[in-house]
Amino acid sequence: MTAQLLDGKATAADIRHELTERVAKLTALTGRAPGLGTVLVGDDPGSRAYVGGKHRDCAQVGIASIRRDLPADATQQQVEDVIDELNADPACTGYIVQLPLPRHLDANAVLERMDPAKDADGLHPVNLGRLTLGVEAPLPCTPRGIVELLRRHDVPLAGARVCVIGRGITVGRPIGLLLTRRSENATVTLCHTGTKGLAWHVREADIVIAAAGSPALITPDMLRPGATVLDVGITRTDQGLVGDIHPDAARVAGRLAPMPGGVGPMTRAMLLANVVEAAERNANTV
Ligand SMILES: Nc1nc2c(c(=O)[nH]1)N[C@@H](CN(C=O)c1ccc(C(=O)N[C@@H](CCC(=O)O)C(=O)O)cc1)CN2
Repeated sequence: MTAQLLDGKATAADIRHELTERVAKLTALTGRAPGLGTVLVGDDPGSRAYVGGKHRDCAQVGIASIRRDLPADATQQQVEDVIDELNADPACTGYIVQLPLPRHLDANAVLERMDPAKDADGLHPVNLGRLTLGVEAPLPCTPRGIVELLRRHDVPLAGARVCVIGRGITVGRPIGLLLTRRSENATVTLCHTGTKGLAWHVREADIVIAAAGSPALITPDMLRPGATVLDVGITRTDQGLVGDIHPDAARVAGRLAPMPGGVGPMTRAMLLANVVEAAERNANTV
């Protein structure tokens, strides 16, 4: 079996095309383009690349960019001053704090200081709380991208057994909340470093979402033949980027969202969607 490609790159391009029209309408209506702010602390090459990509995407769809880069030794106060500035800036529709922050900073305190209405990542505690309660809120970009990728490829979710590997704040924790909503109706098992019998859990699953950041953790023998597999892990090695899914998994899987080219581009597209939706709410067009 060779897995069908869940092509996140092409799907994200379609979404950017759709958003471009909505941005043009909003800009004509309000006299101002929606604006995305980013806060980047330090010079981690991955984070720098992701932030650069976010601003390129903005330019492509007509969203204005506000970029705030701070040095790796920035203090908590300096970061929070930038948060206060973006909270108050009317040109900034929504913004993100690129994660992870350097270890000396308190990321939770930074996220909590954001205006929840400007949280383009859906990671503010109020928005994660709203997601838990089933109340409308901006959704975390990677989980939203996964659901959108599956939906646009007609992968059934209702009743599906989903195994998520990794319990991080941007993917593993929130994806379970999304997939177990009544509208998705999947059954989710969340595995992590403390899970016993990982292979057993993975083999039970119709859909496997690997977001552990552990190179080639999920080997072909662990998969149910025909399973839908999404590789969300990214590890930077001297040989290049490596995902959590072993390359030979494509022979067993029914569908595969690879890394690169699967969920990553969808994460970027969903950030744009969150900003456009915030701007539409502000303009009372929805
Ligand atoms: N504030 C946030 N921080 C982080 C998030 C997030 O959603 N919000 N997610 C990741 C990083 N990330 C976006 O910020 C991100 C990761 C990967 C990709 C991507 O397109 N990956 C490519 C491969 C990588 C490459 O080419 O360099 C792909 O999969 O095709 C986009 C965004 C952690 N931090």
